[in-house]
Amino acid sequence: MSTPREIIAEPLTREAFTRFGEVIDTRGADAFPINQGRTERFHALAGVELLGDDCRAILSIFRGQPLEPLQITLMERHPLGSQAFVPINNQPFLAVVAPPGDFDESAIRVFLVRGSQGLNYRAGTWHAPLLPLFPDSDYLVVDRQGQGDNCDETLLTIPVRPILPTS
Ligand SMILES: NC(=O)N[C@@H](O)C(=O)O
Ligand code: NI
Repeated sequence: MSTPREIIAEPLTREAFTRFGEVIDTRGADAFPINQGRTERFHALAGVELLGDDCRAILSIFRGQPLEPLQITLMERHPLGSQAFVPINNQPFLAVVAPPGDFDESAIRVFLVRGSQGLNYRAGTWHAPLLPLFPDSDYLVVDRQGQGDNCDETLLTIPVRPILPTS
């Protein structure tokens, strides 16, 4: 197998992630008061995409384990719907992504998603399956259930080794 390509994880920001989807984070988001002022609504941080017929949005919980060794050899995309991951027990994870469309291995980027952040992969965004950094990491997942093939996979010609920032 080829020598892995090391990619340093970037902080997840709305600006940096915009080609791949949306960031679900109260930081930097507008809110308005509801429930007689007892609640702040951080409204519409992301949208659920559902393409094709006979489908619905579903909510699941993924309990993930770290990939060891941390080396990416496969990526996937969901052409018929978005897929959101929101930490339930504040556990960070990695988002290894490439833009929608024909898979461009050279365009792979790695983001470090803090435990206080979630994300929503746009329909068609290439990503590695869930990559928690700690055992028994739970995530609320919002994605599509329905007809049609909603998971394309591709193997990398050169494995990617995400590098966590030192600071
Ligand atoms: N297979 C599945 O439901 N999960 C993947 O899509 C993933 O991105 O983790
Ligand atoms: Ni997925």
